[in-house]
Amino acid sequence: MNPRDNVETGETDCHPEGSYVLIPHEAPCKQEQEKLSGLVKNVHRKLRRKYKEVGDFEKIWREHCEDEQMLSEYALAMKNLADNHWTKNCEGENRIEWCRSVCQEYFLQGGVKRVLEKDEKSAKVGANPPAASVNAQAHSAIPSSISQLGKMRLLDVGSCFNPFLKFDEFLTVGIDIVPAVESVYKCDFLNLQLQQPLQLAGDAVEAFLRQLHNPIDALPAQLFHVVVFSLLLSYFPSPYQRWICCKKAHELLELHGLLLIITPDSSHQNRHALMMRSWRVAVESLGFKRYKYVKYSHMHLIAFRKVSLATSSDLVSRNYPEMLYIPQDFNSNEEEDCADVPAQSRSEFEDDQLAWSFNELPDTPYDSDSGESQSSSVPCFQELDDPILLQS
Ligand SMILES: C[S@@+](CC[C@H](N)C(=O)[O-])C[C@H]1O[C@@H](n2cnc3c(N)ncnc32)[C@H](O)[C@@H]1O
Repeated sequence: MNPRDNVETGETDCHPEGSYVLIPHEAPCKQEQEKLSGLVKNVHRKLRRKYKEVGDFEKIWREHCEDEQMLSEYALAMKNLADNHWTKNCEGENRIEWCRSVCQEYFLQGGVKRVLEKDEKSAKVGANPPAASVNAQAHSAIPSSISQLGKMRLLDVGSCFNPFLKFDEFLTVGIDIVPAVESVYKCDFLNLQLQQPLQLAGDAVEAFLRQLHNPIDALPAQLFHVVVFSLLLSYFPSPYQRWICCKKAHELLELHGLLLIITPDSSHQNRHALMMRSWRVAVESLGFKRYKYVKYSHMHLIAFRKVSLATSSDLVSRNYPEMLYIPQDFNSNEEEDCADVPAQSRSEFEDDQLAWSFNELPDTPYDSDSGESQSSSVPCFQELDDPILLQS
């Protein structure tokens, strides 16, 4: 044992840079974490590989969902990582806090009113007519819907271990193809049926949500104030499934509701700025407007607000679903998951799209409504495949 390790406190004396020595109980812990994250990553890889080989996503997805043993091991591994390896203040934990603080600021501290007033002002000077005209009509409905808000109704898709359940301000509905805890409902979001909106007062909607039955196959539209996709979209091997999810989120949200997307990426803030720009255009085409954006060392965190009931997507002239790409869609070598899209594997469309994006790309990602640029102070670490899994 290294004499400088303090076994009692678990602390290690300062070592000069480069000669860091693991404290005795840290090595097995790290090994365990690597084992768990390896298990999770293998499930993602297997799905992507099968999709690339076979191409028929419906068939592959059915088989994937039927592999109960693999999926329950996956769910347990994710829960174990969350319970035992993502310590307080690590990004794994902070992403949940970020979602919470964006919702609090927006719904409870007047953020929604502020952006609507701003939209109205810009509508008057003709700067932003389409979204603003909808907002102007809806404006009178907002304060009552917000002030009467008992709890923020939050749908956590791919919830796994229900990380939002601990917050009192949310009425959380966690759904997952394989729940890791009892409080999460079994539901395949890709195949979730949407029904007519409930025409009920807020407390009756809450009552409805409190007595949902397991598994969930269908939900009424416009039911939630918040939809969360935390590390969900990168699970899917094709942009089309990501698109379906965003479209469903739009339908499930009330007007002015928030879609929160967290997606892994360890590279420097600007490295995948084109990809983020592309996501933004695709998601906004569905009737959203970007509200907040922040880059942590290992992930992008984006909040979109629903600004219109109708979607404006013109799928004929622009292939919006394809715009929800991730680097893994193009990489044949899974070990290079975090590398940028290699030029030779881009289609003509993607080349056009990237060229086009260059023209409109802001220098740094920014907060659409405040105009602020946001980035985390957390330093960038080396790139890893799904590196959040190895965070602690
Ligand atoms: C990487 S985990 C993220 C878990 C959690 N949201 C978090 O941030 O730690 C992705 C989760 O999405 C779930 N999932 C994947 N496809 C889904 C679908 N179509 N419907 C519901 N859940 C899905 C997986 O089972 C898995 O639990």
